[in-house]
Amino acid sequence: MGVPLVDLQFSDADSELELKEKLGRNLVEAVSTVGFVYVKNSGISSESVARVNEVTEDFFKRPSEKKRKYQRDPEQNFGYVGIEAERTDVHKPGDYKEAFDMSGDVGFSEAAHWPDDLVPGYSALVKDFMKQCKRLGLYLLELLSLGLQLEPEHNLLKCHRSILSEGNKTTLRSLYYPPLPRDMKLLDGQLRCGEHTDYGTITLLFQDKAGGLQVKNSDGDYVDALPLEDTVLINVGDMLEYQTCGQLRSTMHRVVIPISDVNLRSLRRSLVYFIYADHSTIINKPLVYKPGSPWDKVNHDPNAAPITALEHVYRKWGATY
Ligand SMILES: O=C(O)CCC(=O)C(=O)O
Ligand SMILES: [Fe+2]
Repeated sequence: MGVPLVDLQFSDADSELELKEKLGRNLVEAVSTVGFVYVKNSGISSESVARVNEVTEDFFKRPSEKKRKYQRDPEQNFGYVGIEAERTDVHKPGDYKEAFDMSGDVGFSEAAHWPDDLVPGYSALVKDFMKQCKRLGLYLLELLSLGLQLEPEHNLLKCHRSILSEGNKTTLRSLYYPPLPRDMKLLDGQLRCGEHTDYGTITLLFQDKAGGLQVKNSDGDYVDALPLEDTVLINVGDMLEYQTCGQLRSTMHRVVIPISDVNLRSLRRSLVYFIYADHSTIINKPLVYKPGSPWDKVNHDPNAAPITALEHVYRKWGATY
């Protein structure tokens, strides 16, 4: 089974609520198959994505000693990550990629160390994009809440109030997969991005035309999630898997190194917006459904030690960096 598509502009409904409920049902059904869905008419233009890629690429093309001045701060989850510095698959060599992590709480505070002196205008453009992603993300969380038939006072927006401010680690990550040098010998098992699940509630992924992303389907086989123009790829992360007691799955995915010689020498770009629940959210506590919701099949151990959103992301970051 491939990755399904949902068009947010679908308009066969008599009221706004009915429209949102239909979209929500479509979205939940879509993510309940492979955990990934292409979203069309997301409200974020490809021009906007291209502009952010342009400004962030300008940073990645600078010499290493300049980039190292913006080294990622592990507490903040803000800053530059060099080649092989992260093992998204903890059992494999470091990823052949560069990244710039921009946790929103830091990015919108005085503490942010933006590379504006190296690339003028970087922060203004990127912050505007982060706000666009927040708007889309909250809309998707509203739709998912309707699709899951959550009690309105316990919908997913309630545990995502602090996105881009203190109390929430929602992060935009700019990724730069450099071309492989001709004389480069990759390590055994090394990928552009090792097999992993995402840690948050949902992820918004904007990939370029290069390809290489693969998603594990329910048969355990990796299938290509090819770039589809004018769409955003959305996937379920660990937090939503926990909250739905495993009914929605945080699907394994990876970015492979191209096999053709031409593609080996080409670069790949992507922007990833990881939506995390507010710090104190207990993620391994079931969501609260309306009576009759087909998703209210909760298989939960009430004695399980509570895990907060903040603990979960720091535990994951601690293991992979
Ligand atoms: O670059 C991509 O397309 C995916 C990256 C990814 O999965 C991640 O950073 O979590
Ligand atoms: Fe990922």
